[in-house]
Amino acid sequence: MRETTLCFPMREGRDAGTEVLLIEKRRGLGEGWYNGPGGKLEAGETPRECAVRETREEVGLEVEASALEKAGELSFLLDGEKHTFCHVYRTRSFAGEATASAEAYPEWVAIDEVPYEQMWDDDHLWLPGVLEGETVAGEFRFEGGRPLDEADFVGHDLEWNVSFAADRE
Ligand SMILES: Nc1ncnc2c1[nH]c(=O)n2[C@H]1C[C@H](O)[C@@H](COP(=O)(O)OP(=O)(O)OP(=O)(O)O)O1
Repeated sequence: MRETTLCFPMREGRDAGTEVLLIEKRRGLGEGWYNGPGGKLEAGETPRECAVRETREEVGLEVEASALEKAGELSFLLDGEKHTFCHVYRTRSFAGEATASAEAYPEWVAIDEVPYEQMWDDDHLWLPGVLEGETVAGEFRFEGGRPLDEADFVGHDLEWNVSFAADRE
């Protein structure tokens, strides 16, 4: 099973209220869709270290690991088997300007204008709550295809206001 991260930098916009930094993925799993910066843990890396590295590599923002707030743990199953476990973080503390990379085009969007129709089918179920400051644990079931982003989303379970084990923070 793959262990991955997603990081959602947030800020107060000038006119549009709270904004979140999304990426349009240019390659890999979920190519062409919007998501947060993120990706797979490398050997020896903690989830926070991975989120910091992926955010730097994909959009050029510098985030301190300690400034990441754990917001979710998501399990993605494919044809009944565990496929991906994803640690979700949000942060309002970062340095630098978001810039495009080979992997991602960054875009600040108002949190009530997130383009869920151009995202993974499960995102509209958990991301609004995460952007409102809640914590979530979710299981999302996909069937009938490989890779995961070509499979059908068939079911889910969600639990809100969860606490995360310290060693998985
Ligand atoms: N169903 C669903 N909803 C929302 N987000 C995701 C999924 N499935 C996923 O895999 N993801 C997230 C989890 C990860 O952050 C990315 C995919 O990461 P990864 O496969 O590592 O992406 P790549 O760009 O191919 O690889 P890296 O080199 O960046 O590690 O999507």
